[in-house]
Amino acid sequence: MTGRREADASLDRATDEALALFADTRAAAAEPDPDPEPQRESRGPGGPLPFDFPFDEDPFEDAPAAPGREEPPLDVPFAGVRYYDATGGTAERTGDGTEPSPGHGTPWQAARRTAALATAPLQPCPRPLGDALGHTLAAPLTALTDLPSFDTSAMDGWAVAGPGPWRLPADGDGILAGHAGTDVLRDGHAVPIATGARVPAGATAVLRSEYGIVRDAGELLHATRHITQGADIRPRGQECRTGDALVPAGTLVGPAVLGLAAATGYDELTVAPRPRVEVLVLGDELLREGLPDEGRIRDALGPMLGPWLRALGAEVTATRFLGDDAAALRAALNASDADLVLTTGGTAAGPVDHVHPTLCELGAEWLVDGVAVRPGHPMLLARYGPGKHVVGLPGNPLAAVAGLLTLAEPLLGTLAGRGARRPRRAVLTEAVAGRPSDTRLVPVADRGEGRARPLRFHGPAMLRGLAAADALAVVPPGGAPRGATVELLGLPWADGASGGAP
Ligand SMILES: Nc1nc2c(c(=O)[nH]1)N[C@H]1C(S)=C(S)[C@@H](COP(=O)(O)OP(=O)(O)OC[C@H]3O[C@@H](n4cnc5c(N)ncnc54)[C@H](O)[C@@H]3O)O[C@H]1N2
Ligand code: MOO
Repeated sequence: MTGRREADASLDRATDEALALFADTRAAAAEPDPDPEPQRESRGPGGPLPFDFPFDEDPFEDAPAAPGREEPPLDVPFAGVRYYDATGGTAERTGDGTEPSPGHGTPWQAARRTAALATAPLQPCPRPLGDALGHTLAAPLTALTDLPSFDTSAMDGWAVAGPGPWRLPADGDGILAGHAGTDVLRDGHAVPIATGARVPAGATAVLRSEYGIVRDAGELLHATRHITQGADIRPRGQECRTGDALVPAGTLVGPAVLGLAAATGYDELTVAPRPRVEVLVLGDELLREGLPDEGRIRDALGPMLGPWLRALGAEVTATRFLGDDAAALRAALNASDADLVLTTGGTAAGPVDHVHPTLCELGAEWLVDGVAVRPGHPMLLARYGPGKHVVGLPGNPLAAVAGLLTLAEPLLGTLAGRGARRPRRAVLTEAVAGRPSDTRLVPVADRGEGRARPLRFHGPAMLRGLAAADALAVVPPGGAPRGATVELLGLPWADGASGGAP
């Protein structure tokens, strides 16, 4: 497809920019960072609330290293993994400790920019109106006709010409919506008219039915209140003239855009195709039904990512469950023709974490390999062929959401020809503790009037806070005091209705 070829060409340009940015951000992130998981007392059934991290406490900070034991480095090297060094060059990770420290990863804002620059918009195509919902307008919506396209009665009543009283037609016939009255209304005359009907030439106003009274055996219409010239007539072109720009390119087609497009005469829209996304869920421990049991847990990401991706304007072509099988992962990546593959889990350094080694075997280019954000720091973005991108989401569910919003959303936005999200800000109702070098993404509830309340249960493996949230607050390195203004990443379905959030 020509579009794909064009996309690939500008993708190369985008890659250069992205890699330069990546190199810069790598240079900025050289200090080693221990990453202890919190060691908290767990409480059994019937005990108090399950353990939680208060929102002003960083769940990553409260686990001191065991006495006399050195904390592990943040990013454990893998044999043979290619990475971009601080100068933008590449090297092999040998795992023998001789490679430069990868540090904390790309700063969060830079990671989002890198993801947005990693690709180019897909080739626009026409779509019937009925199939255009959720796509992005690739061309501005311009009016194909005046709206209204004729002088229209805004009320049920009478079209009147000149000052009253007015003489009514002897046959009592009126003008209904959809019926074109052709006779010119002469001064001193009136004709019954329905809302939405075309106002006859010569009419100077519409008199609402509740403001008129018919006397003299139905012959004469009197107004019970003064009406002004043009009253209750919607003049042709009041909303737009033919050729007016109604909605800019890059707008997500929602129901209102569909309605407006139909009103002005469109049968199809030129839209960017929905980016096609394939989800690969990794992990032998995952169950797809029933209760967690014997060390096995329910897959929380399969059910969450599909709808979330669709809400971001993507088409989910498949969700595959691959277990911890490197060969299956490699085969699935090779076989995929999606614009973006999302993997979940397997991004870290465990014995069955196959994402890095597999991508290395496939000769992938690393665009982002770790981000200075909590949760979600092992997230990654790589390209393993022309137009073939993979975003690796960490397995911890809230960390996976952080990866989705940090890397997948900007990339999907670019593929779909949408600009960056409109920044939204709010004032924190409580302080949020920070980390020296990492951004934090914290679920918050909209408290109205631009205030956001940080929610509890925001640990990386938890979804309880997120389920009650309207947005994720972007808390900069160092944390944010109560009253600080922070950026919010809205959740696609949230409308500020989190009244009962904990
Ligand atoms: N030595 C190190 N270990 C870890 C590091 C590190 O820097 N050094 N980072 C930790 C952080 S932070 C995260 S996050 C995780 C990321 O791990 P993976 O992406 O490799 O994910 P897994 O190990 O496969 O799983 C992590 C966790 O999440 C659960 N999980 C996985 N998939 C699902 C799913 N679909 N639904 C629900 N839960 C899922 C899995 O059972 C694990 O509990 O690595 C840390 N380790
Ligand atoms: O703690 Mo990990 O940062 O992604 O959840």
